[in-house]
Amino acid sequence: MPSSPAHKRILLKLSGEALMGDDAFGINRATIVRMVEEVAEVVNSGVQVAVVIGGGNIFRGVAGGSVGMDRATADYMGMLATVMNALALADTMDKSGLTARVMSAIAIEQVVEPYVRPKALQYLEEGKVVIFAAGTGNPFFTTDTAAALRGAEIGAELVLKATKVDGVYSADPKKDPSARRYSKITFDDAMAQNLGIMDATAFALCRDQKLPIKVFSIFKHGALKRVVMGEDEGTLVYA
Ligand SMILES: Nc1ncnc2c1ncn2[C@@H]1O[C@H](COP(=O)(O)OP(=O)(O)O)[C@@H](O)[C@H]1O
Ligand SMILES: O=c1ccn([C@@H]2O[C@H](COP(=O)(O)OP(=O)(O)O)[C@@H](O)[C@H]2O)c(=O)[nH]1
Repeated sequence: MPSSPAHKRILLKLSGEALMGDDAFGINRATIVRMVEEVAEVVNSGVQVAVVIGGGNIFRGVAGGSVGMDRATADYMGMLATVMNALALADTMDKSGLTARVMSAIAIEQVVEPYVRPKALQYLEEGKVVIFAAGTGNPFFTTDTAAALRGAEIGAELVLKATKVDGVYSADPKKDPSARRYSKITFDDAMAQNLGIMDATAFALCRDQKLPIKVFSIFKHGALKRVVMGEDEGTLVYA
């Protein structure tokens, strides 16, 4: 087993829905604490960690009210949901001994500082965890695309998509029990097969920037650490 991390700087995409734990929506306290413990282990091993957090856990709770709404307006609600998650995550990180900074793609400066790339890079060099909130700041995008974008901007070596499934499968494993998991797959193959694990915009951006993605399960204890140590875990999507 390798004793030092395989990566110096990573971009971790955390699913908003994973924060719910077993609850119907919102943030489950035990779940967020456990996630932060796993992140802390990686930060304390000397890896620079930036995080993009999703919003599905909160947005799902209000989605009923967005039916029939203008798509862009609903998307702004989704982006604001990610700001709430980012604040909860940063608070939990600070209490666990990490230093976290939230940067928002939407101006909301009484609450969090705006995203300024050089400032983010400075925080990372200082060993702080930077949490990117509000996705890309644009409707019609996803937080997966925000992860690809910010990952490329900060020169991350790898985007880690921590999600509900333990990798990329030949079909959606929730719908097709015979689906097989790939240990690795190229961006071109993943896009050609229309694999629904990430949206095409995120895949295309990472492919063009030659920024690999690791898809792994957020629920599997120790998986994040194993990915960072370069061990065989989840699925690698590469150019
Ligand atoms: N080919 C596939 N391989 C793995 N998961 C897939 C695939 N196609 C669809 N999915 C679904 O994608 C989901 C993860 O994507 P998404 O809901 O965007 O997660 P997140 O909330 O982490 O952004 C999984 O729960 C899985 O059911
Ligand atoms: O750049 C972005 C990122 C997110 N969103 C909105 O925010 C919601 C929450 O993000 P996402 O679904 O990616 O979160 P996750 O699935 O990771 O919980 C999305 O559904 C979109 O409505 C958006 O409009 N632009």
